[in-house]
Amino acid sequence: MLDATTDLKSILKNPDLLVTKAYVGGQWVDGDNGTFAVTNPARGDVVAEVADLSRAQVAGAIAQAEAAQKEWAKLTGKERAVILRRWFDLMMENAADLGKILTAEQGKPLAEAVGEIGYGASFIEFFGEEAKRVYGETIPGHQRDKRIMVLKQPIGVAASITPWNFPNAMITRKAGPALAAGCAFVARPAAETPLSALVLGALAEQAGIPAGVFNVVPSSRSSEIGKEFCENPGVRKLTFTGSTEVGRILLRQASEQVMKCSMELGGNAPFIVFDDADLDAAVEGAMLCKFRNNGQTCVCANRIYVQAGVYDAFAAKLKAAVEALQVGDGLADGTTTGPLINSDAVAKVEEHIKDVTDKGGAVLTGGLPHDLGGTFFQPTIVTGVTQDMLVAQDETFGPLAPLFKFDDEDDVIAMANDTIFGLASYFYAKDLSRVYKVAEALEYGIVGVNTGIISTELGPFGGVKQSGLGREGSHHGMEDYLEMKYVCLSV
Ligand SMILES: NC(=O)C1=CN([C@@H]2O[C@H](COP(=O)(O)OP(=O)(O)OC[C@H]3O[C@@H](n4cnc5c(N)ncnc54)[C@H](OP(=O)(O)O)[C@@H]3O)[C@@H](O)[C@H]2O)C=CC1
Ligand SMILES: O=C(O)[C@H](O)CS(=O)(=O)O
Repeated sequence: MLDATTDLKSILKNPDLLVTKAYVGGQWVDGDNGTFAVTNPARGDVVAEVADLSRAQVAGAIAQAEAAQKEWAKLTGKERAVILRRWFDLMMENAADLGKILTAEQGKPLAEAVGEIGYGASFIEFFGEEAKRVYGETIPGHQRDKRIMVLKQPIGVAASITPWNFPNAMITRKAGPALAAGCAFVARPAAETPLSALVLGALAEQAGIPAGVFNVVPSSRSSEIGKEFCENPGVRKLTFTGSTEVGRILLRQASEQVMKCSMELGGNAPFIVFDDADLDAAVEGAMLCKFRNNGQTCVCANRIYVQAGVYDAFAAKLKAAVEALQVGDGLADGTTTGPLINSDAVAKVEEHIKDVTDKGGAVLTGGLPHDLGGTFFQPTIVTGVTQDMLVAQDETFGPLAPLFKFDDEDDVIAMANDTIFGLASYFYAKDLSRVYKVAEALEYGIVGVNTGIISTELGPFGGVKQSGLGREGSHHGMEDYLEMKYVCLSV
């Protein structure tokens, strides 16, 4: 564990992995704006001071990426695959240290953090292999002397803006396909969690990814850097993961140069338990889905709808499981639930709980800040929740499980779809015709059936409606970093 005398470097097997300078054009550089502090959300103390880059420095990184990309794209897919595999291997060899760095800056339990390193690395492994499979096509000509070819070519320089909740995987889920396709990459991590991004730069350097192909530009001035990404003609692709609110801002800015954008935005996932569900499985799924990363994921169950016939039994089982959670420092043994990222996150959970009780609902367990203080909060279940409450429309992004009771299948589908979001959804049922009907009726990019965890590099992750644009993961994830060229050949 960390404390006033034990700093982060001292608990790493390889202390050199804690890097605080920016990684630009293969060089480790200081920030023109000095440094900004990275704090440990479990303790509130400063973990590191990180280089604070200016907009001009980020423009320089984009220029270096542009130059490097031309050479990187000349490599064969197989050559890029070999280098990306080395990057993957280094992430896995250093997973324990990368997990400690991640927990120290983000707060999630170490086991979850190490799990994220493996999840993040899986995108590098998968897309390294896909580098060899960027296929074009030939199409029979429209005239006897015409031949049609379709080429797939890298889009150019891709820039990413990513959130604090998965500070490793949200970058690799983008950099993997980008580099595999032959693009260069400029990553701006969240100011709360830059260390996990910077260590990816250190391992990229060790893996032999050429200078300028992968760059990490930490900055405390997110909106300034976002404008540079959107306005700099050297950037051909913007990929963002974060709130829908910020996604709208970036899309407006990127529209000026009609930039290709991928958007992984906010969610409001319904989790439906029908009366023919396996209740124990549904409780296990709800716990994983709701309390993973302390509820701070865009695919967390935000609304739990339980059919009347099993409502009381489900609530009792869920209460027992929630009360078994161990809240604590993510680096401490046995911790299952860490702190929230900041005080604003705590305030939002409290606002949603108060709104439920003010409108007639009740707290079944939890409901208050945890005795540990700071941003620790009691895992909470509220009951008697209805569609008119804040938690039905806004994403809580915290350890709050709101139970809605329903009777009719068509009613719950309508309630589940009554949101501007459309990222992930889940339901538990056994009847085959019900499974087909509900899976087809839910207006979401992702549907988990009898499972609460859908995250894998093999699936096309993404949302519909105001949860985003594009897909990340699976072979579909390559398309966002490729341009299609139609060649009409007269022979
Ligand atoms: N669909 C998905 O896969 C995911 C969606 N999300 C959603 O994001 C929210 C929580 O994450 P959170 O980080 O708070 O989201 P934010 O949208 O506030 O921030 C996301 C990233 O955008 C940056 N940012 C904020 N404002 C601007 C701006 N004007 N221009 C450029 N960059 C900006 C932030 O920088 P900084 O933090 O330094 O201010 C951060 O790096 C939730 O709504 C959640 O659902 C989160 C993760 C995954
Ligand atoms: O940031 C997130 O919430 C992730 O997209 C969720 S997942 O891909 O790790 O499940």
